[in-house]
Amino acid sequence: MALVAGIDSSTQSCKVVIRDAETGRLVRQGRAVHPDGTEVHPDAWWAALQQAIEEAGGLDDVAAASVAGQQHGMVALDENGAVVRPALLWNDTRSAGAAADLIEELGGGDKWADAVGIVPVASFTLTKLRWLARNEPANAAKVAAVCLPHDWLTWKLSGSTSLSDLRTDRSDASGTLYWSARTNEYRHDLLELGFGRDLLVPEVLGPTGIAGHLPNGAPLGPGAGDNAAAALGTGARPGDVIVSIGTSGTVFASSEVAPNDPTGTVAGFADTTGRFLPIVVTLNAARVLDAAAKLLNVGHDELSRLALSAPAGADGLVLVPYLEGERTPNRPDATGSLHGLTLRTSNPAHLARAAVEGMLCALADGLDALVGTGAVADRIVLVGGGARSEAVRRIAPALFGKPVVVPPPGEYVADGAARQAAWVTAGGDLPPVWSAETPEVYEADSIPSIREQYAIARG
Ligand SMILES: Nc1ncnc2c1ncn2[C@@H]1O[C@H](COP(=O)(O)OP(=O)(O)O)[C@@H](O)[C@H]1O
Ligand SMILES: O=C(CO)[C@@H](O)[C@H](O)COP(=O)(O)O
Repeated sequence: MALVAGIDSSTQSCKVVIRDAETGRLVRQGRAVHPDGTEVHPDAWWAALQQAIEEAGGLDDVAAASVAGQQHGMVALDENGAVVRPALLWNDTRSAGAAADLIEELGGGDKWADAVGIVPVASFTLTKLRWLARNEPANAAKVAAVCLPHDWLTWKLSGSTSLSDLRTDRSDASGTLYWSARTNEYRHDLLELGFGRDLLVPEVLGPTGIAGHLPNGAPLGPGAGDNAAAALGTGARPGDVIVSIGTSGTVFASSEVAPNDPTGTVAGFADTTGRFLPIVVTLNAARVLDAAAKLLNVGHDELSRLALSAPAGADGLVLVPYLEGERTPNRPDATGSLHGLTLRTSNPAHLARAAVEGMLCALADGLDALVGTGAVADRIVLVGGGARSEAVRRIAPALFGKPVVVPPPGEYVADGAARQAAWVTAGGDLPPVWSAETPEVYEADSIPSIREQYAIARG
């Protein structure tokens, strides 16, 4: 039995799954936490990866491995391959001003959408490079190459220290602002515009390209951004829109067509198969539930029970959940707010309900935008840590207006990476077909009034 490894180096933790390459059966797994904060030294990811690999029984017996990870983080390397400063993560909003400047300098959001399929917001890598050039010129002067979290971990696993061995894949390259998913080419002119000079960037591999080898000689796949890997891991089919409730909230689908949204609401990323991955991303998702649970001094199960005990719409109590600023809509300096507080709504159950509804309403806005650019949404596939909440699962269909399919709790990003690794070993035009466990399906009548009261509160 050949085994493959899939890795998800996500915002809050690192997860490793070892699966049977032919059937997809889970054989072993491991997990380790990442430090908190929006600025993290990549060495912390490497340490967590080692721990998760050890917990998963090691990689000595795998035939291939792939790394997926949180997107956009700026990993700046000097000419010797050393990390210049801690990485600025996708949810670090200090480069919001740089994003606005870049839009103006190129002549508008439509110019960026035409050039690279996405419009600058603080999340994207090039805005972070601009911030570095403006605010830390001594560090900026040392930078020889820039890569993303999954590229760096793949490179470290390969044991190389040569910058020329850096590799990435289409899905993650498409979130940098200096690579176009439509033309499959780097835009070194835009990298220069943002940073002030050109940099060495990883070679972009196709779906089954080989990024290096593990010490046992097994190939390392190209890897992926975490959302593209989740699309592969869930085995999403046409008509499925995936909603992931992790640190970020994401709403996306695979598409034959590269979207071109000049407002930037829908980003035109690439997927792992040679196609596209139109996506809407919010900064506030599972941690809104974490924050509500903390405020109420309860665990997630009790938060869910409380939310389900309050009436739909929480009698007008609305939480606008911009706890870390927000990316969609682009309000990097926003804070969260509670609307409709009365004596009747001032209790734990109403607050719990408002937290779940507010977080989901922001994602339902994202679904509308995605459908507005042509995506077909027959059903929603709900994944990520937040999907473990029963309240989220039961309230979601009323706000999305679609049936919500919830696969068994699992690590779908790491699973997507494992399936990519199996594809690397098997070859061919399509990834191997793995059997999936039967998902739960949640249905409910749509309740437009909840979205209407949310729309008024968020303005
Ligand atoms: N039962 C639950 N209900 C709500 N949230 C949960 C539950 N279990 C885990 N979470 C939250 O899910 C998040 C982790 O999800 P995950 O998808 O792994 O995030 P990421 O990929 O961003 O690291 C954490 O914020 C965690 O508190
Ligand atoms: O910024 C994005 C996508 O554009 C995020 O989706 C990150 O990729 C982080 O993912 P999670 O850690 O929240 O899963």
